[in-house]
Amino acid sequence: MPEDRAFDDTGRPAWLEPVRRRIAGWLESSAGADWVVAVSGGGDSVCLLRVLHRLAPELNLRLSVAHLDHGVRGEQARDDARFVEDLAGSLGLPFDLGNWRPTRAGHFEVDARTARYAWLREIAKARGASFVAVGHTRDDQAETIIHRILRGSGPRGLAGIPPRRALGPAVALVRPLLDVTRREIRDELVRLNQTCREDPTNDDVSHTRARIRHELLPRLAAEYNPQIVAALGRLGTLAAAEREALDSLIRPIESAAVRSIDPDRIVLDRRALVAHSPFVIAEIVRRAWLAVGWPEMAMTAGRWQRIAERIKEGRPSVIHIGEGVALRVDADVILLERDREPAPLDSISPVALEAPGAVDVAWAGGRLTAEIVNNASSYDETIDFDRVVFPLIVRPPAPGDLFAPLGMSGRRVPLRNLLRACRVPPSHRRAVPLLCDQSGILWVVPHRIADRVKTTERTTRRLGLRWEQKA
Ligand SMILES: Nc1ncnc2c1ncn2[C@@H]1O[C@H](COP(=O)(O)OP(=O)(O)OP(=O)(O)O)[C@@H](O)[C@H]1O
Repeated sequence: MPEDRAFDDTGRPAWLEPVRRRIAGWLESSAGADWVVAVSGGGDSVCLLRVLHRLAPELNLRLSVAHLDHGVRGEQARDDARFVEDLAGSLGLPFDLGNWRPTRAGHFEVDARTARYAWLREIAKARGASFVAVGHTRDDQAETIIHRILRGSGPRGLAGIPPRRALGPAVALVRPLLDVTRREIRDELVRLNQTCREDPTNDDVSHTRARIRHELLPRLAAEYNPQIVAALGRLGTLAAAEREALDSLIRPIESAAVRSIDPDRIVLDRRALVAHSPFVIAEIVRRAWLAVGWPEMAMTAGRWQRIAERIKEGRPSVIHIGEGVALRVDADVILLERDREPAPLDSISPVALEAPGAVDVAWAGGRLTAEIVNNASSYDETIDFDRVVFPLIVRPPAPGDLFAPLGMSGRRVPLRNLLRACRVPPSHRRAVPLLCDQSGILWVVPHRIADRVKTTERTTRRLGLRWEQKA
């Protein structure tokens, strides 16, 4: 039994009242009280259903239950679905069952999650529900935050899983149990004498997520801080609150600075920006960028920072900043424009970089720097120097090029798919510079580095990579 909070004097678990208050708060800002409860059959979502069912009369909730059969593990999946259907029936609640089957290998988790949320959105629409509830817990929150830290997240990622977000035009996705620990949930299930179905893949320690759950967090709790899960939960809440506060402070500066936002260009007033820190300027440019819908994939923290510095300097200049966007600084007018000119295609031939340094790549219209990092200079990317063999070659794409991008566990994909995903216009694809060593492509400039050269905790020397597009 958790030592810090157990049961109140009516025998209800002490966490139930904060959960009830949180739900009541959500109901105040919503017209409807119809809820779809997403139940996998696992302990967390089964407990969520029992809690919502218990609170339904006093909060006037109308519940239905939804389960998506992912088809994994055959009979097991059918048993999960039957279990959830029976549970819904025993509580007298309507039940929706969906079926989904993977269409490509190797992406099960991501595809299943996307399919699940899309299906839940449809079910909510069909049932006229304003809320879809899922069973994430405080432990899920802690695992997510740790996972993001390990992957090099910025402060935005520390906000972790939000308790509420939009799932569709009039539907909110909510997580009522986000402040309840998995242990408290297990205790409640025992108290209710409620069975559940467990997913064995949650315990498969070949998945990073399961290793964080079963190895890293228990070790941190045993050796460093017994309250680590609560501490990370608090960090998530504080980071989200800070984010919100920052957004509201930035909004007035943003309204003064943004003159217009069109599909191909953003116009900003430099005078409204220049007194602010590069961080604030970068944030405003970034928000405008996202409002236009330009892709963010190639936009590293270093790039946002460089844009902010150019704006602050105010020197008339044009730079190409990635994703086919040019930044023009001209007196007090800042223009970000999607570049539609095709790259020059004649005399495209490889250029060598014999040792760390810089090289002009005329056919791509820019200069590539690859140097050992020994101070805080800004780079687009840093990679592990000891995993790279000089001389490096900068060459254009060749038919059949394969590439294993960062974050895809070494899986190789056709380069043309990556260029398409990075929204490189077809007219530019023949002249995208590829930085290579003898083992293949290590940087698709300026979009993605290869997984094999990423820096890790074992990295001792870093190679900083920078691409400067000339006007
Ligand atoms: N097959 C399913 N049918 C209905 N709801 C589900 C199903 N699988 C998961 N859920 C809902 O989603 C919640 C989170 O599940 P889980 O942690 O397995 O998902 P995840 O892939 O980690 O998702 P997320 O990215 O949202 O964390 C569950 O508590 C449950 O409410």
